[in-house]
Amino acid sequence: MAFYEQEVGVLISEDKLQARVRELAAEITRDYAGKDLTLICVLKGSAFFAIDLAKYIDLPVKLEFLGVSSYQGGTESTGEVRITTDVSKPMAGKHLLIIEDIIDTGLTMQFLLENLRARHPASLKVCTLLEKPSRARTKVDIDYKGFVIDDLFVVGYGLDFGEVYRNIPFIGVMKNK
Ligand SMILES: O=P(O)(O)OC[C@H]1O[C@H](OP(=O)(O)OP(=O)(O)O)[C@H](O)[C@@H]1O
Ligand code: HPA
Ligand SMILES: [Mg+2]
Repeated sequence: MAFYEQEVGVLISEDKLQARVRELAAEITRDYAGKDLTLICVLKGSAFFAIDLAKYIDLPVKLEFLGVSSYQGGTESTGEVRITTDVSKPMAGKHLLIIEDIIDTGLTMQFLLENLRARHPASLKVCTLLEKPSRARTKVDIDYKGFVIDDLFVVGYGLDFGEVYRNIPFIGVMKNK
């Protein structure tokens, strides 16, 4: 029995997840054909999604990693978004696509958009695997969206609770929360 089976139930199965990631990748491949695309993988949560997506995009994408944190291991945003790791190169003049695992309150994405816009990219768009509109505290325009979910604290496929459960291959919900 897997380590998480007693605590975590399946919300979105691995097959459903992978099929949707492939669909998003196909859309991105079409939209960015002929452009020099840089994916901004937002650490730590979007690592699994961003890497899978990159594998399915049929373009010579570049990858940058930007670390931000605001949940501090709990289930509520602290409201304070901090950069933990910055990108490795100047972003001016580049076509940037931010890759997130989830837009929940929207505060992290608002921060990322302001921060990256100030670096004068050629374009800036948003791709998120999950959106939880019931918790939104700010409006964010999303260009590519995997799934809309209910007001549940989800784990797996990069998403954590207290830094654990990121390496579950599906999107799950804690059974006792
Ligand atoms: O829309 P919001 O309410 O701002 O929530 C979304 C953000 O919260 C999580 O990151 P977290 O701060 O937990 O850092 P982590 O990715 O390292 O887990 C998640 O990965 C998103 O980046
Ligand atoms: O539902 C969630 N799960 C894990 N991390 C999160 N960060 C924002 N929302 C969530
Ligand atoms: Mg987290």
